[in-house]
Amino acid sequence: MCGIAGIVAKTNVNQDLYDALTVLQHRGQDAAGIVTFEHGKINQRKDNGLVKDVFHTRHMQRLLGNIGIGHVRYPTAGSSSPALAQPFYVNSPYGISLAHNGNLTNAAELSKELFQSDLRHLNTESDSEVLLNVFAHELQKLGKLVPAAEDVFAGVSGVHHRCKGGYAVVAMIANYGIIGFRDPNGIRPLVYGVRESAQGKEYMLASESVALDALGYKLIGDVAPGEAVYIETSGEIHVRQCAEPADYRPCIFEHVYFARPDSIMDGISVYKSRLRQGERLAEKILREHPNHDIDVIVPIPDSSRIAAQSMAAKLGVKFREGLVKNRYIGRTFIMPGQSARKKSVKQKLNAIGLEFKDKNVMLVDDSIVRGTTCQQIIEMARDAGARKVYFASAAPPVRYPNVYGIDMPSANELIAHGRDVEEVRAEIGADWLLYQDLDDLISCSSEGNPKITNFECSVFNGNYVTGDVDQAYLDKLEADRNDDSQNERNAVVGEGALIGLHNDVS
Ligand SMILES: O=P(O)(O)OC[C@H]1O[C@H](OP(=O)(O)OP(=O)(O)O)[C@H](O)[C@@H]1O
Ligand SMILES: NC(=O)CC[C@H](N)C(=O)O
Ligand SMILES: [Mg+2]
Repeated sequence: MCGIAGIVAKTNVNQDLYDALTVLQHRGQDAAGIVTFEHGKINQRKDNGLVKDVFHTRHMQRLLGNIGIGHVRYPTAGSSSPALAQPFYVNSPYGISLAHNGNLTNAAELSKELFQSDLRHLNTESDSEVLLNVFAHELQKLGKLVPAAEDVFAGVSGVHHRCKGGYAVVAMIANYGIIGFRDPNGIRPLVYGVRESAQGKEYMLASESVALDALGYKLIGDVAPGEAVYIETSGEIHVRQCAEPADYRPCIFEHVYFARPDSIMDGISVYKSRLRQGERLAEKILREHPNHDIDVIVPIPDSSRIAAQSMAAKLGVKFREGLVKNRYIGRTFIMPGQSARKKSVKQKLNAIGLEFKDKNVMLVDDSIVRGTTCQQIIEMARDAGARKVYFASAAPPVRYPNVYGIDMPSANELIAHGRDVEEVRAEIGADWLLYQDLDDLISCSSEGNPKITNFECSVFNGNYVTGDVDQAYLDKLEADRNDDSQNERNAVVGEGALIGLHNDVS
């Protein structure tokens, strides 16, 4: 899951983009980039690392201009090389930079088309570079010297026509403005907002509303599925539906794990969905195990805290922060490579012994994906003297790969793939394992916005909403992106064998 932001303001946007990316850092920790436009010149800085490490004062001083876009990356295609850091840039037509959250499921076919029919060169394995070139080609074929809003929207329609998968995009067209758009199912999130300044209205697009809040922008709303929002450099705003109507299916995993709880997505408060997730878990316990003997509920920080709290309140059981998190370690799930993930869980979390000793402890997490976290925490709880260790997941078993922007490419790496609940319980070493039911999870989110009755839930049920994902695609994805292949690819990058293009690292 990457984070994207775009701003059209009346003064320099560099600091605001930096701040927005910092607020969106939880969506991608691998690379960061900002591109701005100033007096006929595009300024760019991108590299691997956290926002605070990529942008130094010397970069910020040069990232001048009143319009710009930014990106924080969590790779789902290609390597972790700095050459794949975003935004990507093409010079024709107009000079376009683009930042993408999501994943295209037909990137391989499109790459061929781009080369053979559109006569375009791709420099990396990034699906986002593919998306940018499709957009550029669709604009170029209109042959306009100066693109009007209509033309930009026609370019977006062309993207919807050709690209499949999940995508939320911000793109900067040099001299003209910033466009934001979302895939026809609205799988990936995108919101926009407005801020009044002395010189007039300023606009911002971002993956999550929390970035708007932090910068004093008022949320206008979500970019609807298939809709595009174009803000000209002058500040004039245009909104247009650019795709045929399709099912509104936002990714439910945003509500489970990815998004910050203080974000509102598709009109749904992430915080409230997580509160409801905890309540549903408690109801399931009261229904199925009314005589449970849980002494204490302990969340696995950070993402499960809210659900664990509401679960404890509903059950009338003590809630205790029995695990302390080292605030300097990032999110482990989005780290590339299983060995980094494994090592980080131990560095990240430590148990407070007295909350475990001689107690029946119910550990709560938002989800169990590879099982890296829960296996180690259950061991930790036992070492701390727990009598019984129970485990609850606020999401159902994750059994299928994700193809829309979450790096879960390999079914075999998922602990619940091909295992029933009892087998997972035995594997993670818990005395009791409780999963949320999918219908309950869906209702926790749809209660926030009754207009959305279904979500993109493929990791739980294997139904891929774009309809183009078959076993052959999944097999290829698994072969390309399982942990071993990624390690191999990234080892080459580590040796410095790749040379980044458009990557101003001075
Ligand atoms: O089963 P696994 O493969 O371990 O994945 C699931 C875990 O990973 C995430 O935590 P993470 O540390 O990434 O972030 P958090 O601090 O936001 O909870 C998630 O919240 C679970 O704890
Ligand atoms: N997580 C994402 O949104 C990834 C975006 C894009 N597919 C990349 O790998 O850079
Ligand atoms: Mg976690």
